[in-house]
Amino acid sequence: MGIEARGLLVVAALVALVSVAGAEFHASVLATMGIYALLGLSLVILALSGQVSLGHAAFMGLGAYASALLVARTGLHPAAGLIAGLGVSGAAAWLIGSATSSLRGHFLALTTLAWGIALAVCFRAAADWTGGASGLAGIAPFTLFGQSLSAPRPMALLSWGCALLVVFAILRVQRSRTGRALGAVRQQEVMAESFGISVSGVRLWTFVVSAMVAGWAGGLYAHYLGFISPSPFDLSGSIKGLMIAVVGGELSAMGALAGTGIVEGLNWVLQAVLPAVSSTASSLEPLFYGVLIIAVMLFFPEGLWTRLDRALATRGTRPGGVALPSRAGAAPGEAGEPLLDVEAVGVAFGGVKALSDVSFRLHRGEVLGLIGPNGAGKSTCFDVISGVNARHAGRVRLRGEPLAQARAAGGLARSFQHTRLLEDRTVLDNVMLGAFRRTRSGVLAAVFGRDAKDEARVAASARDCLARVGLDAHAQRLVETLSLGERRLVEVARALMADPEVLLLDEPAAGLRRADRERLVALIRALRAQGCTIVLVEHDMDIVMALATRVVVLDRGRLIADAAPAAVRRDPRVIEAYLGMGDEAC
Ligand SMILES: Nc1ncnc2c1ncn2[C@@H]1O[C@H](COP(=O)(O)OP(=O)(O)OP(=O)(O)O)[C@@H](O)[C@H]1O
Repeated sequence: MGIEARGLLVVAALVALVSVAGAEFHASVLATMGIYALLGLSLVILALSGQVSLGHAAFMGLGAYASALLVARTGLHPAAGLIAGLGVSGAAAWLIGSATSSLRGHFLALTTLAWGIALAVCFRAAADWTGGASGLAGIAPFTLFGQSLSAPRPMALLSWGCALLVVFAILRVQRSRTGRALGAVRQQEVMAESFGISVSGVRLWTFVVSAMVAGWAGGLYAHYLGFISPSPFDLSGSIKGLMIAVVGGELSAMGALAGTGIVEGLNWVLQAVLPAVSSTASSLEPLFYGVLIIAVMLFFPEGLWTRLDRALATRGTRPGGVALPSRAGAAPGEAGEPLLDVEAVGVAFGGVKALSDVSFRLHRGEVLGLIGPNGAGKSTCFDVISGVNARHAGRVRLRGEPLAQARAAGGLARSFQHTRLLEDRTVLDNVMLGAFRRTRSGVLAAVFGRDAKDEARVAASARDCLARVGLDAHAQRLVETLSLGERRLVEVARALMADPEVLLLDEPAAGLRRADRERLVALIRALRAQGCTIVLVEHDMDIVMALATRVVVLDRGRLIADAAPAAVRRDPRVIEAYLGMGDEAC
């Protein structure tokens, strides 16, 4: 049993003990903690996709007001109000997220602050509905079979039951195909897109789900206390939620529970101790929270639970299964047939023409070397072929299909000049990401454990790909412990996992030691022998001449040669382009 599962059981047992056998006061503290644990968890969900919100308590407020108002005005059961609150929070998040999904970093953080404040102002301004600053009283309690669930003991069980379910769901999703996609969106957006993950879609849907969890917390809060006012849902509420998430570890569901215990526990202690010290000491409360945050940021920047988890965790192995079916096996093509057509491609960056009227054709089974002096346009050309740069003149087609369509079908996969891996994941997980387009299991399948068969097949295929690049013994290592050479091989294995028709390798030998270069050359030879079609951008001419079956040379954005390696080596235009580097350069 993993540390998270054990932690989950311990928390469940403690909650049950205090709720059933503890004092009424302790149960009431626990009930509020469960509600704030949900707010913290909503921010963890958001953080998993690399987003942060400084206004999330506003969604909690939307859930609270929507549920309270619906029940008060229609007489519906509070459970219906809770679901309505969930919907209102989700819908508001969808609207806001659609408008702000292209923002990043501090621009996004400032936007979340702005709409958080705006919604809190609305709660105050719509006094006819919300009671304004005086709040809304007399909110109906939860009842089930005539029994109130809004008393402290049942509410502690209910709120923590919800929180533990959300933790369980997050833990399941993190280990799934969706979890790998979230990691890719958070850490490597360009890589995520290149493997068919919609960065904007993932960010928007995590924002919506996160707001719904916050809205659910708000609904519980309203029906538990029977009274709501705008103040818990303003900036201070959002900061409290953030503290809960950050103290435990913003990327860890169990961390949010630990954060809740620490932040709410501190709150409880301060409220008991400070008034006893002096009548004005209560105003110093924020100071203690500030000290807590600074201490955590200094000594445990990844969060307290995450530190513990790293120290104690054992990485579970993935179950085996039958490998995924191969595209090549389903529809083998003829060696030598035209595969990729680059037709009159042009790219301009302002006044700089990075590519002008570049055309060439790639045939199945070839290793095409794409070379040229610095600034020749190789990377730009590579970005066009791999679909990273879609704003270009001319056309690129794979087997006659437009590139966008071919990419959606997984026809191309690439490695990156500067490796783009998920540092906190294992080698196997990183390679499994390459199969994103080849399976369909989503969030619900992960939560209900219906993705086990798919995951086993993806893991089996990933092991095959790791064996092809000679890294099968390193499957369970964390990527952050690998050498540069090993990282490049992981990238190749991940690209192979996409089962592409064309493999694009961007300067795979850059920065490698001699032994690693030799290993890489052997690997590319072996891949070619297995029928892979490869485009190779590389500065190391020995490697290009040893591996390429044909070489395309660019100079100042123009194609100056397209021939066999030996002919390119003698071509006067190529020698002139490399003038200053000597004949040995090419
Ligand atoms: N995003 C960009 N904005 C402006 N100019 C760019 C951009 N990307 C590339 N360029 C310019 O386009 C030209 C081609 O650049 P590119 O990086 O494709 O060349 P390269 O052959 O890959 O060079 P190197 O071998 O040094 O990586 C260069 O003049 C470069 O300065």
